Amino acid sequence: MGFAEELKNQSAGDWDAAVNHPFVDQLLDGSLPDEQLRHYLVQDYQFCDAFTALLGQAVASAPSLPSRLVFAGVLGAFASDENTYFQDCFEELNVPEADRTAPTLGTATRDFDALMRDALASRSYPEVLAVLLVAEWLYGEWAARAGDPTQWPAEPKHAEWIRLHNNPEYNAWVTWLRDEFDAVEPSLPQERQRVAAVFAEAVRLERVFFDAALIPAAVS
Ligand SMILES: Cc1ncc(CO)c(N)n1
Repeated sequence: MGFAEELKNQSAGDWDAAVNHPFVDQLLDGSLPDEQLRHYLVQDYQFCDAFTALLGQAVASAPSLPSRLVFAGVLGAFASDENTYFQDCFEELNVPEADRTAPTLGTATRDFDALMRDALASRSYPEVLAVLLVAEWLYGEWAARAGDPTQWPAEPKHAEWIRLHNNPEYNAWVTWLRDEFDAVEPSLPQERQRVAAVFAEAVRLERVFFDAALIPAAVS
């Protein structure tokens, strides 16, 4: 078993709770209320800020040009496709400018932001990869639950969020991330433990990020 799979198994409780979260259930069947999608997307746009910065650190920390180019390609897609999705949803859901650029952050958003910025500041390739891998792998798993596009919800604001995490290029990126992470498994126990802790915390935060999306905005 590879390092990635070993760490995923150690976080199976939080992992499965996130992948099978009621928020995801409602997104997949198209019943998610706009109010909750809106809250989630406002918080997730802030997640995306730190995530984009972390991808930039991955470009810098990667050991070789082929790896840097993979991250650079994903950064480009993130800056176009993914950002367009947020802008379109913000228009449709009438999100005011202040909530797009500087919303009040929920606890889960703040904690995730701190985890990403710590990994970024460490400049450690395995730590950076641990956060990227959890975020992308876990999102690929919930989106895979949607099945093929004929089974997706009708509304673009739901279907497009699925499509961004359920397509052949996305799946190839997740597989690549997993192989890349396995290849840099630390041999020193202390470093291995640090990377494992980052991975576990990222999985826990994915779960609470979905929890927060189902709590009324005022108390999250
Ligand atoms: C919280 C969260 N985790 C993962 C992703 C996918 O990168 C996302 N957009 N938001």
